[in-house]
Amino acid sequence: MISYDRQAGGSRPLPACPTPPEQQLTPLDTALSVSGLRKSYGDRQVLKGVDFAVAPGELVVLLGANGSGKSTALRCVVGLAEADAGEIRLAGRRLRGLGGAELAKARRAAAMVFQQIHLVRRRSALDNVCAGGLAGLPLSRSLAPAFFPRELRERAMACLQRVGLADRAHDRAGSLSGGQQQRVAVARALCQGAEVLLADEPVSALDPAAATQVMALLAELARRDGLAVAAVLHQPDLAREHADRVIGLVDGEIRLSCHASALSESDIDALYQSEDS
Ligand SMILES: Nc1ncnc2c1ncn2[C@@H]1O[C@H](COP(=O)(O)OP(=O)(O)OP(=O)(O)O)[C@@H](O)[C@H]1O
Repeated sequence: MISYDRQAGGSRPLPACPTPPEQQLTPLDTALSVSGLRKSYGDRQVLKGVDFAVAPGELVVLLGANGSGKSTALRCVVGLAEADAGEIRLAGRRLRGLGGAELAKARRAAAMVFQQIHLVRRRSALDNVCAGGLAGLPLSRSLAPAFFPRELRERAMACLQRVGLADRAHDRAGSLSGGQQQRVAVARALCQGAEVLLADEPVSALDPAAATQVMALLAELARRDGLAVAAVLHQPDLAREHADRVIGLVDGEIRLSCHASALSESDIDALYQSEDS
């Protein structure tokens, strides 16, 4: 598996890759739509007006060199970074103008998993998944099994079943392999009831077999369960194998949007070698 991990800098333009008509999604088609997204840190413009959309049932992979803005785009969707400008719609709801509990509720339509898996290692897989269904409670309470109603435990068990780990429900999360822990994190996102699943380098810490298994799970959650899934990857081969579409960022701008199967070696070189040219 080839993994690209180089820093983006200059911006050799990629060959034009127009979005095919069937991919020109309207906000009504989409579970997630982002338009005109801008974000700066200090005087560094990290996102320069990014537009993309993800429909229910599709897996979209974001590719691009280190620092191109992929994570920031996803983090703006879930509120881990605050956008300076632009519009985000989640499950048909425009986030702009919402605040407080309404905004938190609208944002619960999206859940995010990370390279660093963030499970409570000493708790069971099931308790960790239950925590996903308790959004809004303080962590200390949400991790106290006494607060988990039976319905929640049943829902969490169904989510573990969905990711193929029902038989490990009562094992400590810390005793599971990295790939299994990532699948527990996905189950926790499912237990939240999210329609949009965002994954930031979900397989970067996994061996090739576990990486393939996690990507196959994400694709299945899109195609079989109808989730809208967006994943940041550094492995174009995995994108080709599992994604429906690929979006490529260079220096805070989208320079590529195409069917995953149409992703060419020259596209990949242009995304990752822009600094060297
Ligand atoms: N909290 C922050 N404060 C300051 N700068 C930040 C912050 N978060 C990200 N950046 C900067 O924003 C730019 C884009 O970062 P981002 O993590 O979105 O890139 P990326 O494409 O996901 O990269 P990578 O593949 O390395 O994860 C980088 O230059 C990064 O240093």
